[in-house]
Amino acid sequence: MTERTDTFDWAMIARDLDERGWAVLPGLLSGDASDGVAALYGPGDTFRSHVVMARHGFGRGEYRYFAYPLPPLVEGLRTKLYLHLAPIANHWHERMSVATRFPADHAAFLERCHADGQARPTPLLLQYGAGDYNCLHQDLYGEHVFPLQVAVLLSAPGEAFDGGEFVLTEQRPRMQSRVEVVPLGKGDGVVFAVNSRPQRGTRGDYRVAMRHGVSRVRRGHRHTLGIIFHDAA
Ligand SMILES: O=C(O)CCC(=O)C(=O)O
Ligand SMILES: [Fe+2]
Repeated sequence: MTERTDTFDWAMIARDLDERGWAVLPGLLSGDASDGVAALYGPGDTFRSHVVMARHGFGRGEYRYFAYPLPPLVEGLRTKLYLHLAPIANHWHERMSVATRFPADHAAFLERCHADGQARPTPLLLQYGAGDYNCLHQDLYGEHVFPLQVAVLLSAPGEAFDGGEFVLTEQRPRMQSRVEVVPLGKGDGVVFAVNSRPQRGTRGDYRVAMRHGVSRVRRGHRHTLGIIFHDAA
């Protein structure tokens, strides 16, 4: 088996997401599957575009967006993860008083994106070398936004690379930013808030803005698979 999505404790994941805006999916991909996905990186028809981050002020390193049709493993992960995340996303919207609700299956959500001109695939493969990093950002590509996304670490920390930690910041109203470092091993996924998440306060829920990024890779090479559920304009 190369990927698992149904055997996680989704109730616990939903609790983690509600409490802090992120949750780890341990062993989402096997070691072999992680290597297989990382090996796809390079020029060719698998990808629709190539971004050198320094050229855009995004950091240092590079990434490529997959083209449709997605490789079966990426397509399968995107479809299956969505099934589990859609109810959590709907609950978040309810708590944040956002009217949009998400359909139960991903194909129906993509139809909605595509009908409004958000038709380009957003799953991506990132590649970092020594000295590379990813500035804090949000992956918003148009008006349609699914509020959760997943990143999968494809390289072994401490072996293939040092540094290069996945970090999240949250900005609470009238407060200074708080940072979290997410502990990930090779093949682990992290689910996290794309832009904002509900936070329980003494006078009801309020919205917290989140950003994610990667600290500087000090040695070696690091690959990540990014799974974003909305498509791009
Ligand atoms: O390389 C990483 O861990 C972060 C990748 C990222 O920004 C994303 O998947 O959206
Ligand atoms: Fe990102």
